Amino acid sequence: MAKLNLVVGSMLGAAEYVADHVAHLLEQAGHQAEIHNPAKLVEVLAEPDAILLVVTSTHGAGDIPDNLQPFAKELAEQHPDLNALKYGVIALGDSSYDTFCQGGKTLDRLLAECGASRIGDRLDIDVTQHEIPEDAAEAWIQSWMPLIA
Ligand SMILES: Cc1cc2nc3c(=O)[nH]c(=O)nc-3n(C[C@H](O)[C@H](O)[C@H](O)COP(=O)(O)O)c2cc1C
Repeated sequence: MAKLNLVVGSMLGAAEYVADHVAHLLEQAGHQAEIHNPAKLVEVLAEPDAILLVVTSTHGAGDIPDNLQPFAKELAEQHPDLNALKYGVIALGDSSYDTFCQGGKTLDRLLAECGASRIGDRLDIDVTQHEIPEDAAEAWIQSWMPLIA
């Protein structure tokens, strides 16, 4: 069973609800899930064997939510060696924006640039198509969990 650190980026609460729901499903399956909100890079670096799961929306014009900006800034500036780190990304966004799910895409890129390895595909949830984003996340996590077993 795995330890997962869920790093949350949310302004209005939707991504927080998704993270809570996913953490619950992970725990039901026997994994250990810890939510970091606001996330601190030092806490994630302290557990290199844990899997990082980013759950973030997008705000402004493709921006990372305020509560996740310090984490992203630290990643970009410190560029830590994350070769041993595995991660997944659940992004929430609205497809009417050109910058659809850009917050999740940016975190995905920053982690990959530091050498971390993504497990499976990123989930981009279009909130215009999924009235309850937790449902889309639930379907995804059920197919993602076998990859971390
Ligand atoms: C002011 C504002 C700006 C937004 N900008 C984007 C954007 O650039 N790209 C995108 O995909 N979604 C954008 N969205 C949609 C949000 O990401 C979406 O509503 C999400 O569910 C909000 O999640 P949260 O409640 O966790 O903050 C924006 C929403 C608002 C209110």
